[in-house]
Amino acid sequence: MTLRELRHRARKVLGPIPYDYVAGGAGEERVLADNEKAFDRYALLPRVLSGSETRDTAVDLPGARQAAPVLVAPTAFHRLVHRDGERATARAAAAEGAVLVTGTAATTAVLDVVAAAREAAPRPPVWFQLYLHPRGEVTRALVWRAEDAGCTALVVTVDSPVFGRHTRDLRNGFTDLPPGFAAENMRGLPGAGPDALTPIPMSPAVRWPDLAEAVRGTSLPVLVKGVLHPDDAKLAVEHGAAGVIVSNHGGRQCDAVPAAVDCLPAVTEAVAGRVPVLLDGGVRRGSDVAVALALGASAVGVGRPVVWGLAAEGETGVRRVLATLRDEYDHTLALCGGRRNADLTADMVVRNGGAGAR
Ligand SMILES: Cc1cc2nc3c(=O)[nH]c(=O)nc-3n(C[C@H](O)[C@H](O)[C@H](O)COP(=O)(O)O)c2cc1C
Ligand SMILES: CCCCCCC(=O)C(=O)O
Repeated sequence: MTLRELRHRARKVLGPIPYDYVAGGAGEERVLADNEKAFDRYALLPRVLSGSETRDTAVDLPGARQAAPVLVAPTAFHRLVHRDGERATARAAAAEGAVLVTGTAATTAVLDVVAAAREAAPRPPVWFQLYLHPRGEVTRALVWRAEDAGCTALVVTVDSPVFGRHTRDLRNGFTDLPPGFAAENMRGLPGAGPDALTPIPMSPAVRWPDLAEAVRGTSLPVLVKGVLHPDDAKLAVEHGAAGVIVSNHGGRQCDAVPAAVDCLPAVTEAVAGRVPVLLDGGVRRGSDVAVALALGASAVGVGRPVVWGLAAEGETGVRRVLATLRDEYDHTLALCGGRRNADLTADMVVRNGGAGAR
């Protein structure tokens, strides 16, 4: 089953409201569409007679060694699409040797997510995504929860000073989680009762010093997610980021930004190898992974495909998505004459004029 077929199966098993929540983007969904189309504008220029029968696709990332350069990007509310929710995603990612980025908006507490991952691997790489809270003690409590659970890195999402206008959700009246579902990591935080939920923070009052404070307050590496401008990539490194994730939130925030992959070369140049640069948005094929690596990414994140796998087939579906991307990527690496990820270099990517529909 291809990733495209998994999406169709997910559509059949999900009701229209959760399907639209996952599939949709902001505004007219220009950026959502362009993230995928942008990969069609690049072509790979293989090298020949330089390959190997055995290839090494492993990658070292902050707090994680992965079998392949593909990780699970943070996506909210997995129990909305499958009864096993984040636990199934965690077991699948751990079994496939991939980083799972769980986060603030998970419908399963981080402690339980890491415990589920440990059912599949002894030391699974789980990262925790958070939005900085204007009240530092709330951020600190979330960070402490992630550390205590055994997460090996933090991901601070910086592209959401306000929540994006998700057109489909507004049309569907989907503004709250249904009864029985909650962002469990937001329960019992400072300033709220032991069982009360603090709203997920998205605040334009959050600034660079708040990031620096979060970095100082943890021994974990902190990656900054949602960077598009090269000068912000430089600022992130200057404020202590251990990695920069080029991302437009899967087209769910500002509907007038470039495709994520188009921002990658300038960010890579600005970061100049000081920390790893990662990318998410529109990655659907192994060749997309190869293009991103050639343009400077150390690894890529996948969002929606993982949720489609989870919805369609639970843990097995998530494993299928990760294994498919890993195998396709390895195959592409071989076709490009590469032995290891670093063999994919910027000279091996050309603009192809935009042909090709998916
Ligand atoms: C349903 C859904 C929920 C998401 N929730 C979060 C979130 O809670 N935190 C976050 O930083 N990004 C979130 N994202 C963005 C993803 O981390 C990622 O940037 C995006 O999905 C990548 O694009 P792709 O779906 O084309 O792979 C979400 C994306 C989707 C589709
Ligand atoms: C107000 C709750 C929002 C949770 C974050 C989910 C998210 O980032 C998304 O894109 O959806």
